[in-house]
Amino acid sequence: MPSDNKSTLPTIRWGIVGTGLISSWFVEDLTVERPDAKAHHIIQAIGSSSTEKGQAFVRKHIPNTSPTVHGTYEGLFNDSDVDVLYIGTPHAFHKDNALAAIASGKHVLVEKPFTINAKEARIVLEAAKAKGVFVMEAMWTRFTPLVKSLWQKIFEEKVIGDVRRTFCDFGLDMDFPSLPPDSRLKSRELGAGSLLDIGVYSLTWGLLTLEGPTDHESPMVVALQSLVDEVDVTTSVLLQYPSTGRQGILTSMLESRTDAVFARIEGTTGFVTIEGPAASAPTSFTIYPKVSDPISGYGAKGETFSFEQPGKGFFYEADAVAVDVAKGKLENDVVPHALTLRVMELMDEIRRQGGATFPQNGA
Ligand SMILES: NC(=O)C1=CN([C@@H]2O[C@H](COP(=O)(O)OP(=O)(O)OC[C@H]3O[C@@H](n4cnc5c(N)ncnc54)[C@H](OP(=O)(O)O)[C@@H]3O)[C@@H](O)[C@H]2O)C=CC1
Ligand SMILES: O=C1OC[C@@H](O)[C@H](O)[C@H]1O
Repeated sequence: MPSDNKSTLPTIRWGIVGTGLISSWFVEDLTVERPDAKAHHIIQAIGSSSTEKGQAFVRKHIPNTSPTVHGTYEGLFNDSDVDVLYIGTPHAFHKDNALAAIASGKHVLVEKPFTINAKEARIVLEAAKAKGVFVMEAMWTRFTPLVKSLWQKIFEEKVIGDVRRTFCDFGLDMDFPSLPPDSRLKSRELGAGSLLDIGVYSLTWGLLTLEGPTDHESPMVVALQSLVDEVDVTTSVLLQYPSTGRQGILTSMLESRTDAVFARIEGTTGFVTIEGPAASAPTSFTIYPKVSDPISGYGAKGETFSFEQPGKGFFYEADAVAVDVAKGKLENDVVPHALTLRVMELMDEIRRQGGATFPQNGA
């Protein structure tokens, strides 16, 4: 990786695999000017199903950059000027795209869900280890300053006492019945359903707030899924941690939108709500202390902590990748391989109970 002459920040050259929605958000964020940037990001190359599509993507989303545009993914994988590949394709292709990237000796950031199931995740993680390259699941929400601050309030300052229960919902009003059959939310071949796409965030908030930064006991799981053609339109998960009794009620659905308050963490001396346009993109949290009279205390005002930023916030995870790669690390401390595997195993168990299936399940 070249060093940045302008500063001491590490410089990283990205290759973008796929030119859909998330790749557009990711590259736009990489070009945002930030005083607190931890790395210098260069969008070195784009890989798309066609050169024309790749060029249109550059014109529309990053007009002030001049990446190499490859009309095949192979061209991008073989581009020796690229340090890290960002995989922004539908879930079902994450495994093969990541394996091809790893085989080419590149470091890899793979969109969530990391793969379709835990079996695939193990294959990718082992391949990266064998090749000696960095790999990470792009669970970007975990890298936001909001999460760090929330952890400090809850687990260090103990502002709500001991955590007892977390609710989190991620719902999108996708008019599921009218989605075309090749929509990645409807097509089983592309990894359809609410759980893998957005339920993974509800689970993430459950683990973040019920386990905190250090506790990683495996919870018991009870799950229900409402299926249409074996695809989960709605998923509801209950978690319970054996040693503490803490519970999570974690849900996702593709037919109705969640309110701005998408999560609530309850403790022995108060509760916290988390707000934002979606559970993937938190913008504030509000702490409500316990009131002595539960009736007159109803409607009491909480203290809100807001987190403003330019862009969407994908640069936090991108900075983390750049810093780790510059240090020669092969995995990240915030989203380590073991966490990714644990989330994939949890989602396997949820689908085992709920019934959603994929061709790749091998089931
Ligand atoms: N972190 C976040 O906030 C978000 C993450 N995501 C994740 O990103 C991934 C992609 O989602 P999204 O961007 O919404 O998807 P899109 O459908 O918008 O884009 C996917 C891109 O992947 C490429 N692709 C390769 N093979 C196929 C195929 N058979 N069918 C369709 N596209 C294909 C195409 O790019 P090309 O033609 O250029 O090769 C396409 O544009 C998903 O895994 C999703 O979970 C999505 C949205 C938000
Ligand atoms: O990760 C995601 O977050 C935002 C949603 O709109 C999108 O469908 C999902 O993939």
